Amino acid sequence: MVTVVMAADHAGFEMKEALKTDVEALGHRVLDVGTDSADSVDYPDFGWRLAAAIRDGRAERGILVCGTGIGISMAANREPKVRAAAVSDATSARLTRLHNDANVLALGARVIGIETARDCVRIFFETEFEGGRHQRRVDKLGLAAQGDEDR
Ligand SMILES: O=C[C@H](O)[C@H](O)[C@H](O)COP(=O)(O)O
Repeated sequence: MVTVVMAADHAGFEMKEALKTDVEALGHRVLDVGTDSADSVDYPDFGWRLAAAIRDGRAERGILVCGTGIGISMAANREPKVRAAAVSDATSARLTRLHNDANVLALGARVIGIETARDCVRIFFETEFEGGRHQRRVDKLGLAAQGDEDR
């Protein structure tokens, strides 16, 4: 069991609510940091809330939902401990665990349906990081951009 922090903007609110039961059914604890209604809000505020929970160790994994999954993951990824992947299909959900050790799944409620979202969530939790050559690359993701700037 891990604690899963979940955050969404107004566009993702309904999908976040629906996915909570999936996360709990997989045996995990949910930490919901909002939003709490379909009233319009700004997705960076909720991406940052999720990032703070990962940074502070209140949660090990996270799920983000906005209209596309893109804006809210951009916000969360400003925290170096967050590796948020915006995905729209099961293959991407599997590969981002295997290769990127993604700790946050970002979904677009205006892009995919709830059944695809459910598949992505299940695969995200079932798939282990492959390590090996990917570990070196994931370690680099935690660094500020550097090198090769003159190429
Ligand atoms: O990446 C951003 C998200 O898709 C937002 O959910 C979206 O921009 C919100 O748009 P609106 O304010 O038109 O509902």
